[in-house]
Amino acid sequence: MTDTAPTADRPPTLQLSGVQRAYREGEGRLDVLTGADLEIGAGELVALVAPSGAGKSTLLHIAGLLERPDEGEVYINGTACGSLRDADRTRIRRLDIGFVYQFHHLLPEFTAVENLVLPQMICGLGRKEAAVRAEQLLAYMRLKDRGDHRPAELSGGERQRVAIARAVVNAPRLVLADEPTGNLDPRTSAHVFDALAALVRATGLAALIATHNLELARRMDRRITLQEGRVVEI
Ligand SMILES: Nc1ncnc2c1ncn2[C@@H]1O[C@H](COP(=O)(O)OP(=O)(O)OP(=O)(O)O)[C@@H](O)[C@H]1O
Repeated sequence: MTDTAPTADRPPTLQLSGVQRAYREGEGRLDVLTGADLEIGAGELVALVAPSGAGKSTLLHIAGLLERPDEGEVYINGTACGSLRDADRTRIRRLDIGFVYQFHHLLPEFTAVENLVLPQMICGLGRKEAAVRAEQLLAYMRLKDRGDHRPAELSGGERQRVAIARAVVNAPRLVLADEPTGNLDPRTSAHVFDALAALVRATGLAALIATHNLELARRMDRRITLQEGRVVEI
């Protein structure tokens, strides 16, 4: 057992228990998740590798409280989220979960620093304090001299590093990433992944990263896949 493994008094950062999700498909239904169980502890970096259409995004959306499962439960830091009101789910999502997508989704009219200041102000921080944290994180991501650049003035890899910094700027406990390096060349992918992995190691975050990149998957702590709607360790 590692020192970050969940214990009775320290629940896993993310736990899925018997999660089911089906979509309507014409007259029938498509069972995407059929009883998915998963635990990820603090400081763990887990790769989710599965074929297109297997349900990776669905799993990430449910884990990130963006969607509700049809059956089963999602626990974030031990809190059962199924019966919570939408407002409480939103609060947990804002404070405890960071998202990284294949495309950066940075606000194009704002600089890198401003893209990191805004989410902190939404969570109640003052602008000055938020700017200090933004500058620190950008320096950590080796983007110290890019703070006043807008997304269009950054390279693809730099944009993704800003997007990762934004995902963790409010010090969440869990990061969920859907193909975070999917549109980058292999070398840039490796750099962006290194930055994310260093953050996870340094801060004790838990991270679940959907990727088709087997090279990156091999460098994570664990690899899981989806088989007929269930989570299977590879
Ligand atoms: N809102 C929806 N309504 C109906 N079907 C959906 C919906 N969202 C996803 N699906 C279907 O559910 C299945 C799983 O989709 P999902 O996006 O989770 O897969 P994925 O593993 O992330 O795929 P990819 O690697 O291509 O992104 C697919 O067959 C998809 O067409």
